[in-house]
Amino acid sequence: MPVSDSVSRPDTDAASERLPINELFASLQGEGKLSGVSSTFVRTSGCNLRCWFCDSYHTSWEPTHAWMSVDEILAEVRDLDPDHVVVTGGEPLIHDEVSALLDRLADDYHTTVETNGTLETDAPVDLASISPKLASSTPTAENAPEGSEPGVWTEQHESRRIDLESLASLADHAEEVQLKFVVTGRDDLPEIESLVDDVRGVTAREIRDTDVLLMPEGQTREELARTRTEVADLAAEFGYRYTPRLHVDLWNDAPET
Ligand SMILES: C[S@@+](CC[C@H](N)C(=O)[O-])C[C@H]1O[C@@H](n2cnc3c(N)ncnc32)[C@H](O)[C@@H]1O
Ligand SMILES: Nc1nc2[nH]cc(C(=O)O)c2c(=O)[nH]1
Ligand code: SF4
Ligand SMILES: [Mg+2]
Repeated sequence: MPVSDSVSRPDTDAASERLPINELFASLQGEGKLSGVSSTFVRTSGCNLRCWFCDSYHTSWEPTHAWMSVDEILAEVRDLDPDHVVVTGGEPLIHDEVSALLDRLADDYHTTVETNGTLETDAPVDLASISPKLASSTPTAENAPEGSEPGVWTEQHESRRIDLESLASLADHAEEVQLKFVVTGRDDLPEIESLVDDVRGVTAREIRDTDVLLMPEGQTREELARTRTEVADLAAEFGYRYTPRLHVDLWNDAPET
């Protein structure tokens, strides 16, 4: 499948109401302010960025999926128990149909949207879980996973990864916000501090230091074991919040966890 930020659509009218869904499962929220909360995850396919460390790159870059209608998704969400629903990806906000899903979830569920912060939505969102991508996320010829065409994507990723207008709109609009940075080491902190300042300058919402989360980079237990103590120490030093990756500690990189 070509590497693309869109996902080729089945050629039917009904498909316009459908979303490419890579996984739909119940687990514990592993990241952020709601870590440990029983949640249903709806993972859409396709992404407009190409972080070299992406823990979902098969979803994002070589999308495999079922095209599900919003009704079908809601039926599966109902069948699973949790009343918290996490809409993630890939980048969920590249799909217009995510708005319809969020509209329909709003009355009965607490919704979290996991987003890279480069796109906006008018749909109701309880927690905008925004993970702006730092310079250290940019793929190079050395670190890009196979199939990601780093030559093309280095430039596109760099030019797309921060969009202050979208960050402001997401922060203004959601009931609650967290800025959740993937941290690879101390060198990331100056960029985080300057970006948090920039976001504070463009949103009407108060962004407290406790809304800024440092999350260690790592797709596996072994990788996390190498990064988490340094990142926890950095959170303590800079006065930000640390978030674990509970699901990686518990289930490593198993699918549907
Ligand atoms: C797969 S992304 C999907 C949502 C959206 N595209 C985004 O990046 O926020 C879900 C979360 O996993 C984080 N993530 C992805 N790969 C990671 C890694 N190797 N280590 C730590 N966090 C990672 C992202 O930053 C984001 O917070
Ligand atoms: N358990 C669990 N928690 C998560 N929080 C955010 C996730 C994501 O991939 O967006 C995720 C995930 O994939 N699994
Ligand atoms: S923005 Fe999210 S889904 Fe897209 S490549 Fe980066 S981590 Fe993966
Ligand atoms: Mg994940």
